[in-house]
Amino acid sequence: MKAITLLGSTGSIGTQTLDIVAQYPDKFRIVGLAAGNNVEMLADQIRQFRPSIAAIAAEDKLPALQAAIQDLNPQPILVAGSAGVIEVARYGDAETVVTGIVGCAGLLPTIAAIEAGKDIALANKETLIAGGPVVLPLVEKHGVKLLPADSEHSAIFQCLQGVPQGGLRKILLTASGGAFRDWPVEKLPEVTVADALKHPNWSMGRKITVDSATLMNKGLEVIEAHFLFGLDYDNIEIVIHPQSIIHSLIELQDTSVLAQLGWTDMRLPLLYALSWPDRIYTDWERLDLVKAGSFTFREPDHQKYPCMQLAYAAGKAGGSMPAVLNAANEQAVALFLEEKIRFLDIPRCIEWVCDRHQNDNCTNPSLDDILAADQWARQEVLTATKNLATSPQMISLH
Ligand SMILES: NC(=O)c1ccc[n+]([C@@H]2O[C@H](COP(=O)([O-])OP(=O)(O)OC[C@H]3O[C@@H](n4cnc5c(N)ncnc54)[C@H](OP(=O)(O)O)[C@@H]3O)[C@@H](O)[C@H]2O)c1
Ligand SMILES: C[C@](O)(CO)[C@H](O)COP(=O)(O)O
Ligand SMILES: [Mn+2]
Repeated sequence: MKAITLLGSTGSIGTQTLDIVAQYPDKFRIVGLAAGNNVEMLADQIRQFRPSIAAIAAEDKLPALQAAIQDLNPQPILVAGSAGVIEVARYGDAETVVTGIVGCAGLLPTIAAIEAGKDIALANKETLIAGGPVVLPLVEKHGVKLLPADSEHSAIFQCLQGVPQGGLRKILLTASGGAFRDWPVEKLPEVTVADALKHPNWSMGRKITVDSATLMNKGLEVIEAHFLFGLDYDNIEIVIHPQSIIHSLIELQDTSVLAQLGWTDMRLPLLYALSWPDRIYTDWERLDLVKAGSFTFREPDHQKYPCMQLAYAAGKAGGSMPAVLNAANEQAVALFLEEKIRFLDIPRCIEWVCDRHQNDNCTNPSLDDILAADQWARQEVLTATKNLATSPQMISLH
């Protein structure tokens, strides 16, 4: 039985992971849980899965959590704050830590888990995009496995099983095209948060759903693929595949192309990250190609969606630039979700901040350099958006 710790247990990734654990109680057990501030849901999860330890990041919510489960015997260890989340990440005999925290907030807990010798089932892509230069050497040093749970990277990982070293020539990342894929570009200036949260194919958390709408999710996934699979950026391509049935493809040195297909169900990549190298029988809906219907493909529209090229540029710049891109995006998306900036201000902010980091890019960043770049970028976005109306140079940065 595999012992698992789940970070971000109350979110989309977290609840789907717990669905899997509930379906396979003979294969998985929960050692630790960590959430942000949803104390009610975390209490219910503690009651159902009986972890040894649980954390709530929002320190002021700890008394409510203690009260909500005071009848349980035995009591789990309850901790709070960022330090508490890190304690859960490194705790006990968990073999695998599932990283379902959203954003760069997942970086330090993921590092703690790696340093405690735990394998990582990686859903939290921001951790790798921002922290790749530090995370990958730690994975190597501690001899742990970094198993992709993001659907595209799981697809690539699945296709790579059995491919000899050096056999991989190109990665083709598929993209749904997001909420505005069929909208004319002229309508984008006025889109609302509600519009952006209507993903055509997947049900996900708010931040990643906006990232899918700006295509920054795909840009981030290009960087994620570079770090996970070691290909140059020129050999990582994006193709729009509106049906989201082909979850990505790899081209081999002899031009053969392999793909992984399935319904849009994140439980499958999550399950494989937990079961690898084994395959577990499921009674889930099996793919029916006739029911799935036609598959279509088209070029990404880089004029309509500048975020992809911003991500390629940041990835190629390397160093602390991906951390700056990621943090600027996180801050801009948060402001958009708070209705403080418009949808098209998201790429404008990101380009503005990345441009201002060029001369300060740290080529071999330490963890402290990455954390400093992250904080600087967030503050730059806050500053830039204060003067958005008076910063014409933001518009001319393209
Ligand atoms: N959703 C998907 O299908 C999907 C697919 C591929 C990759 N991913 C990646 O997986 C990650 C999570 O995405 P999601 O869609 O599951 O997000 P989500 O639904 O917004 O859930 C985020 C989770 O993180 C918790 N959290 C937030 N800040 C935290 C902090 N500082 N410390 C501890 N926990 C914190 C939240 O807790 P509370 O809710 O209790 O505040 C929640 O449990 C993201 O990096 C995303 O890119 C998601
Ligand atoms: C589900 C998913 O893997 C989240 O990253 C997928 O990438 C989302 O769809 P999109 O192609 O980015 O719109
Ligand atoms: Mn994805």
